[in-house]
Amino acid sequence: MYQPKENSKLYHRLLHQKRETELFLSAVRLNIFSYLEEWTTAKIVAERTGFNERNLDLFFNALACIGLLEKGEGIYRNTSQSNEFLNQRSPIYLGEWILFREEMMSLKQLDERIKNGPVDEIVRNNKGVEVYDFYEAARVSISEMYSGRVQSFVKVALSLFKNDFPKKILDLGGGSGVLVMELVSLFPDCSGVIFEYPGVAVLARKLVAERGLTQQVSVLEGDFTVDSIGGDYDLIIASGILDFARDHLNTLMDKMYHALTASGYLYVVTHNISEDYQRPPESILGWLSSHLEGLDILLSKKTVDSALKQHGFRRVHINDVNGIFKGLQGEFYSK
Ligand SMILES: C[S@@+](CC[C@H](N)C(=O)[O-])C[C@H]1O[C@@H](n2cnc3c(N)ncnc32)[C@H](O)[C@@H]1O
Repeated sequence: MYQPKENSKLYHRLLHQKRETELFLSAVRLNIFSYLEEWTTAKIVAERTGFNERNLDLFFNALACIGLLEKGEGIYRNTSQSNEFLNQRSPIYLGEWILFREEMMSLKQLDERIKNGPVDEIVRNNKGVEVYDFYEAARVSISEMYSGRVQSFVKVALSLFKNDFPKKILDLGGGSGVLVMELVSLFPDCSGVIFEYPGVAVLARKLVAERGLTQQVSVLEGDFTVDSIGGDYDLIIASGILDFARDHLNTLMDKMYHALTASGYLYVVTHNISEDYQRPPESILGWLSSHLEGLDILLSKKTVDSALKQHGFRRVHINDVNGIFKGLQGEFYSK
């Protein structure tokens, strides 16, 4: 008899992970977590939703089994984490964002793309805007941003500018623009600029008006690889945008350098991709569908670091005494 040299448990684990993910996505799609704030039975949820009581009970049991619900004697409720992120009544409900990202990074076309290759036009133009729905991405990301990254960014910015308040801040490719809107609310004499594609600028403009910030924040429309981005900024936020300038990286670096005041800061968030494009797996897999469609824009950490250095940006090392850099995704640079 053949004696296996290896263990095949990996494949069981992968199939199990898929089932866990299917359960999770189904629960988000069906908005299950908005009915389970308090201890509840499947019967009560069935009455409120019109769903099948027997199968709801099986569903809740499985969700509890993977740690998304708590289970009592025939009753269920959200874990504290599910309640905070998956209950529609939470101010940082992530359901829409989760479903959007699942669709955006989905590998459902994988077999077809492997067999037939990318879309010629996407390869030719290599522009993220032809693949991604940036408006919807910006809209659904608002609650995700408030689930931690806005708070940690604001904390660090307050500390960096504690003696010398910024007068003008740019959120380049800012999406909804909430980062700059939060900052100008802290520094009343500071003005903010959100630079975005026209299709996303509509959203930023609407939010600026809703927050009563039209006197302080303006929205510039354009393409940052070709258009002017303005100047005299004490802070430029470049969060998640450098990959979209891949074919124009030097031009954009140059523009940012000249748009920054002598004592200004550049804040950069990238994906920290390893040189062999193996890490971090979340980014490699997350970008895979768009790369199979034809994009080729993901920049390695080394490429970003050397472009920043070459254009005169120096990384700011701040003592993490108060833990202010904790939870911060990006890095600050000065001239
Ligand atoms: C990954 S999102 C990041 C959004 C936001 N900065 C954040 O941190 O969540 C990239 C943003 O850059 C914008 N963008 C990409 N290429 C652009 C270009 N050439 N000109 C202007 N905006 C661009 C997109 O519209 C999108 O909102």
